[in-house]
Amino acid sequence: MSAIELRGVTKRYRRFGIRGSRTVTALHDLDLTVRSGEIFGFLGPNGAGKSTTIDLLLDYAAPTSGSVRVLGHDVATESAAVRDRIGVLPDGYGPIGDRTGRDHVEFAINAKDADDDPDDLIDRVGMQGPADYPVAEYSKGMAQRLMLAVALAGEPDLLVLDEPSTGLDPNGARTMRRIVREENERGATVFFSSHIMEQVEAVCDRVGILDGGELVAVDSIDALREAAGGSAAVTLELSAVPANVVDYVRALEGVVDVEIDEPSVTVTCDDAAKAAVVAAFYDSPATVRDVTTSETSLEDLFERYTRGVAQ
Ligand SMILES: Nc1ncnc2c1ncn2[C@@H]1O[C@H](COP(=O)(O)OP(=O)(O)OP(=O)(O)O)[C@@H](O)[C@H]1O
Repeated sequence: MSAIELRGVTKRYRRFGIRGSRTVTALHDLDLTVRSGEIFGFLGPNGAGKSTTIDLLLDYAAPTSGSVRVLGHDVATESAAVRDRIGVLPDGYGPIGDRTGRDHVEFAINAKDADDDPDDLIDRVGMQGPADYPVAEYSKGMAQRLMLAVALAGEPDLLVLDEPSTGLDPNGARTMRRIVREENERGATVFFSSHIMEQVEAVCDRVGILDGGELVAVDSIDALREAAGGSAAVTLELSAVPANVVDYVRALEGVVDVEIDEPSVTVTCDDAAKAAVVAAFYDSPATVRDVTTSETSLEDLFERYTRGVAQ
């Protein structure tokens, strides 16, 4: 069974402006499958349709057409069954009111009819001290940690984390990654939307990249790298940069770009061309003092697949 399955999903909104109204298509005939037990990163530029997709998964909005199934249930007709087995960290909604963080966690445990110890959840997100303050006194990062504790109540089968690192300091971001892995090891599927590529790269098994309401890529990060030509950057620190060797390397098959920053040279090339690039400098009169290579980052892949902010 897939944890999430969208088939032929289109979502249109009516947008009202000073010159009248027009229809915006946020999602176009979207098919998306998230396998049970995986950590799936959901990426896309501003306005790509990520929040719209999450709203449909959680039944906060209905698709204009198509079907949305979560944990084997049709969201349109069985949303209560889904809600019981899902933990949600929403983007842009924090705890409100004059109750304490502990009250919020206890409320979530009761609402799920679960028997978690609230202190365990509070401990896991590093909120032992502030749990007894009213949430109105929380900083943004404290509120985000608390909302994560709330999402964990009842050992959900699916965690939907929308921009989970918002407001978190580096320790909080590390805690978030640890919890995502722990929850996944427990058996939960994690659906993780984020603009922070390092976070996604660190924890996700597969990623889906949405652009203009369409899924433009879905695969493991390694497979996306491969599909993008498996390009790498090779930086060589030299005693001097020999111009004729630079020209030779520039003409090698698979070399995309050569940048010189005396006495270093950075060559962007296909994985297969790396050895020839390094050999060319070793065979030159210059001394090679250091060689470093790096793979295409998820940020580079994101840039290749996407175009910018939706209109
Ligand atoms: N309630 C709404 N009414 C009208 N248009 C909407 C509404 N919600 C979203 N949209 C439009 O749908 C498109 C997708 O928006 P969505 O919020 O899903 O993008 P997103 O990928 O979550 O973006 P971001 O990364 O900026 O949060 C955008 O063009 C947006 O303007």
